[in-house]
Amino acid sequence: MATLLNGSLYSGFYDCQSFLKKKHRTSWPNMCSFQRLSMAKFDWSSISHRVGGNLFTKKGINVFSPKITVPSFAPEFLDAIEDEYNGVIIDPESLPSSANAFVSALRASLSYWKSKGKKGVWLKILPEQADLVPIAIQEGFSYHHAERGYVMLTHWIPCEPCMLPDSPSHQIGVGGFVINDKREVLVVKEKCPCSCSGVWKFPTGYINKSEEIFSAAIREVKEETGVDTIFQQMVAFRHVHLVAFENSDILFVCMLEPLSSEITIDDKEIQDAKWMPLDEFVGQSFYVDDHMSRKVIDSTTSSSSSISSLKSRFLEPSVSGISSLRKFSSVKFNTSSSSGSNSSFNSSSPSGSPTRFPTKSVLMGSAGNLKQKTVSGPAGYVLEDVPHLSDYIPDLPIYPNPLQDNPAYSVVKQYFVHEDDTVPQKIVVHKTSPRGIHFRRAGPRQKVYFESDEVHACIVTCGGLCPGLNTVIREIVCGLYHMYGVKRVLGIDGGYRGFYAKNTVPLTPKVVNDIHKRGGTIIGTSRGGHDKSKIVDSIQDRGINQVFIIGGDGTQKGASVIFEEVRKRGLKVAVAGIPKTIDNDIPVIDKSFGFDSAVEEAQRAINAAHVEAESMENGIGLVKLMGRYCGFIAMYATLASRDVDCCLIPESPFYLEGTGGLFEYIEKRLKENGHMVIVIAEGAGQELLSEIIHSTTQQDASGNKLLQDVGLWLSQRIKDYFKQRKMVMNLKYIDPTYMIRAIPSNASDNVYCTLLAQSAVHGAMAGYTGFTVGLVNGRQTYIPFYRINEKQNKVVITDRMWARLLSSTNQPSFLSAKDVVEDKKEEGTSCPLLDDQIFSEDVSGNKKISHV
Ligand SMILES: Nc1ncnc2c1ncn2[C@@H]1O[C@H](COP(=O)(O)OP(=O)(O)OP(=O)(O)O)[C@@H](O)[C@H]1O
Ligand SMILES: O=P(O)(O)OC[C@H]1O[C@](O)(CO)[C@@H](O)[C@@H]1O
Ligand SMILES: [Mg+2]
Repeated sequence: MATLLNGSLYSGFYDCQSFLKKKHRTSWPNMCSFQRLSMAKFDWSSISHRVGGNLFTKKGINVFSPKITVPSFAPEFLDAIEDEYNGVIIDPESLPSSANAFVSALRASLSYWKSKGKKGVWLKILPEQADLVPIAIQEGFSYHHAERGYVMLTHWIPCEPCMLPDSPSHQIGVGGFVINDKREVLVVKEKCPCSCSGVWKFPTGYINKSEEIFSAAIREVKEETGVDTIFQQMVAFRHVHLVAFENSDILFVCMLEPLSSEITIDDKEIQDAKWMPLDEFVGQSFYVDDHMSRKVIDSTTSSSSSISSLKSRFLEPSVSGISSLRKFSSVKFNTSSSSGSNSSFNSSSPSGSPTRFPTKSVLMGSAGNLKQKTVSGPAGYVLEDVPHLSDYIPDLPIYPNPLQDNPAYSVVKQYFVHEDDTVPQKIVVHKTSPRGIHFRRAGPRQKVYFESDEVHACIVTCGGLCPGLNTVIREIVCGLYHMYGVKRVLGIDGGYRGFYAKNTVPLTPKVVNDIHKRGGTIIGTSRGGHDKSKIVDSIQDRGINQVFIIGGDGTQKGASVIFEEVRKRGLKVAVAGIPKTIDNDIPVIDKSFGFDSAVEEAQRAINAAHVEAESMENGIGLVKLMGRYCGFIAMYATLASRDVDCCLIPESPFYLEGTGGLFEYIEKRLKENGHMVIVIAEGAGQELLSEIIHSTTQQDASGNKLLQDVGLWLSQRIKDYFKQRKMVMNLKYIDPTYMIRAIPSNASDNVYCTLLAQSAVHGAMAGYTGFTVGLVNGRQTYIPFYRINEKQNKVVITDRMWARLLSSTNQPSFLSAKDVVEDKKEEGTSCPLLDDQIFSEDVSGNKKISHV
């Protein structure tokens, strides 16, 4: 439904914001992904008309007068990265400090980029480099925009109309509409001399750099009034033009639910703040004149008692009440969001031509789908909180935690976790970094939301096997029993489908006593069979009120769907996930349980491969390890072993033949060492196999891609290669994959599993739900499902860890053969990789180069 809003109400917000100028604007440009540019293979003859055709000599700043067009030797190139649009972003930190060196490097670089078909060039100049501005202008650059710390210049290389976007055109404001159960609105009177002076308005301000809109609204309310809130719904926005510095302005109004009521004003900006009866608020003469504003306020507030019925409103300001100088337009606001999905807004240039404005994702919560509870604090602090049963069930009884009478804990100081304890997601920070995202610390709470007798828990394990499954089952059962006196725990047989298609298994401390010494899962597992309605029907029919779901990324997605359905039905059922997988592909957490054990067990296979290889002439030991989409086990097993000469993972494509290929490397290692060990993750090189074996799109019951056996394929290819070369070679292929994941967990995983299980139990007893328990920076935390499910964890080959592996094995980094051939054609001569660069390809096959 679209509601029109007369701009006069919001013009008041605008005036106050511009007067105070207290908040930063959003950052820009914000290019999405970059690739470092290599110029090592650049043919200097292509720029001879500028620099005299001298051959490029690496390193050493070449200083000569900008008037001299033919330097005595080749200048340095400017360090730059590619943007997604075939453009170039120059690294400001690496600009030569002398004018001569800058001009020659700039000219050389522009010629090179031109020869490579590059288009837009972005040049950021810092205050201490201001002398370079006139030079850049002389070389064809224009001003783009400036911020306190830099001026941005741009240059469009092609002889065609410039497609670079204009400078940022909008500032973004937020308003927090906070209304309490007494239908009082939280209002402030700002210290400003503008037209809205003296008006009680809701708190507003500008969003900070990289801040989510809803977090900004929460922060503004907190800063101005001291009241804590949570985000409920985006209710409105308005768009005006020709505001500050002729920019346009968008203000988003968020409905927030108060978590506290006491007001502490920020007396630098605010004269006064109070809870004001809604009628009085709307009745202010400032608003009365504007019936459309009232309509919006009325519809917003009347909906506040039944937020689930809220639909986002589309606002378009009218001209009345706002300076006639301002022009108006409307923007699209897309709030259609499937479970936990993002809404986004886009803008297009006035001419309708495509622009490159980054699309800003706005995570939105709304009743009826995944609701994100986010609380902001000072200095960019954000708590990504987990749902609680009391969020959707009113008046739940609370009980003292039975642990307080437990002799084991009575001596522990501060045994109960403080409600305000949170754990930061990022612990490497700079002096000026915002505090960033935090998660709720896991552990026992002083109050619980279940009585011991009332609890009827169940446990289910899903997906592939993993060391430690039985330990987690054991510790959930024992934790519930011994810590909370819970006697009724059911095992769901055979994964998700067991909820509706199989019998359940009663689990008691006696039944689970010894199971941690066994691999596998005593309650069975499966893939597929996730039927939301049948599962929640079964939970309801059996009277289950705590569900512990142990599994990998697929399982956690399934758990999120169950949680949503439970909440939709308004059931008092806590849903807790425990992250399992040897693949370690679950994001946010330090690692999943079972991963350590898998890495350790892999050592046995690698050792065997090494012994076999060492004992024969030109022996090769090839070990395949699991890792469908990511190579963590292979990478860590390689780093742990030191016997591995080459590690191949899905994230780092490789090739076999030609210069820099695997065969060349194997031959070299055999000549140097007489033997070698190769570790390959099962998901590596699948694209090479599908070129030969017909590509298969087969999936397992959960929808995971079924893989070809890369180990067998690679063994055969290596054998064929040496046969053709008439060289002696003995290859032994070891596939220990299922043996690895079937073992019981090792000591460290056993401890980890125990803590995860206990944390999950504490969380469910405390009424938290919709969370995965996990270790974040060494601390047990509760993480909302949406955060766990938003992506898959992968080895980042441009991170230090992969570089460490490469330097430990000394293996090549596999710049693709195609690239080498193309480069040869272009240059007529081959050029070795620079020592400090890693080459790889991204998913689209683009060459990526990173410095290590
Ligand atoms: N998007 C999804 N929505 C609902 N259920 C899902 C989803 N993805 C997977 N599941 C269910 O979760 C269960 C486990 O998924 P999957 O087989 O992918 O294993 P996993 O949990 O990822 O573990 P692993 O990868 O370590 O074997 C299956 O029963 C599957 O049907
Ligand atoms: O053969 P299954 O049981 O489907 O499982 C194989 C997959 O399970 C995992 O162990 C975990 O996802 C993967 O590494 C592997 O590809
Ligand atoms: Mg998985």
